[in-house]
Amino acid sequence: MSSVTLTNVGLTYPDGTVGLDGIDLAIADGEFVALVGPSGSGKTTLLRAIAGFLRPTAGSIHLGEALVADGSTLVAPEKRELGMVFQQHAVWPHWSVERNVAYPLRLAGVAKAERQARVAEVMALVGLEGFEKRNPATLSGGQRQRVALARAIVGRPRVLLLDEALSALDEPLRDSLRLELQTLTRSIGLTVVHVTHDRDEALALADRVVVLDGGRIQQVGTPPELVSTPASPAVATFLSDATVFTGVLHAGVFSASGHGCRVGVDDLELGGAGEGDGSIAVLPEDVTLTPGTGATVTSSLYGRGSNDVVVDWNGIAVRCRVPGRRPLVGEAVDVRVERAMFYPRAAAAQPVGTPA
Ligand SMILES: Nc1ncnc2c1ncn2[C@@H]1O[C@H](COP(=O)(O)OP(=O)(O)OP(=O)(O)O)[C@@H](O)[C@H]1O
Repeated sequence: MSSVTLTNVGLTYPDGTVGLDGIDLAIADGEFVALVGPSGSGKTTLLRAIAGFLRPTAGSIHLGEALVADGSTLVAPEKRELGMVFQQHAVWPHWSVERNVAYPLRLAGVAKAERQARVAEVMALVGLEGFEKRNPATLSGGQRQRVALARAIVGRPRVLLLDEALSALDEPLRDSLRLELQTLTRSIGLTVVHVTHDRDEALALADRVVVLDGGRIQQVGTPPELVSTPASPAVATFLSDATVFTGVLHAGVFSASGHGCRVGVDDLELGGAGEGDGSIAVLPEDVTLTPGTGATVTSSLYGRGSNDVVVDWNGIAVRCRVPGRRPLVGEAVDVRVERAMFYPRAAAAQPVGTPA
């Protein structure tokens, strides 16, 4: 059993800063979960609490059936059977690749023959066969990160914790390692908790994504769920660059306050909400631009599938995904909202902030 269960976990630092607050999260055996959120939202604190470097000040953490942290228990990190990979590959430069990878097995007292077999097995898994005798200093950044990954999984950890593990790498290497990481973790059924500031990486890799802010979980869901039905305007803005309008839904039409934006109820996802004050979140792909005079293009970036365009619509910057011809900066357009999500005022919580 390699699940991770956090029950009402809180963590307040000695100076009174709230790192985590009321975290309830059940990660299933073999699941790949990504933690995202703005800077200071609690991602690292949560990962470090699972790892055992930080003691929760409330609640409990279980790894499988085993209680590893609560008010009276704190199992040391090295006793938790976890693998960890950080942004800066902590690979010892004076040891060969093989010795680096074998280290956790030596520490655990695994006999030489088995050690050699297991090292050979993980070297093949991470695509580093033939590199056993190399000095890590002679490897590329991506190869060194694979050594770190091999070392993290050689001890067959219950859970693999990744802290911005791919963030220091340049594209396209990062992209290819992302694919390898997914294939590898799936093939051996590893439970993974992956902290990243890269929203696209989280959505691409994870079975479920956890959006944190202010030490609290804002939403947990599969990538399609989070993108198509964000729980709040703040999540929609943070994850998908949605534009938010505040206003009122009345007689089947949402009217933005002090703005010409109007959206009929047929184009609104109401999520069961009734009429009244609230906000709408408009995803970039749900905006259509046509020739007109209502708004002005303020930036226009080329994208492979669609262009990433921002228009100034009566003082509100609206992010749009525009397929086909790329509009020119300064071009006059009309804006049509094809679909939006309506959130009654109570749900329109604090902004989640800009991506970290
Ligand atoms: N040792 C500490 N003492 C006091 N407060 C801390 C400490 N470490 C972190 N914090 C605070 O706890 C909160 C959560 O921090 P954390 O590092 O978990 O955020 P994060 O989401 O990982 O941010 P980033 O994306 O910038 O790495 C922040 O308000 C941070 O300032």
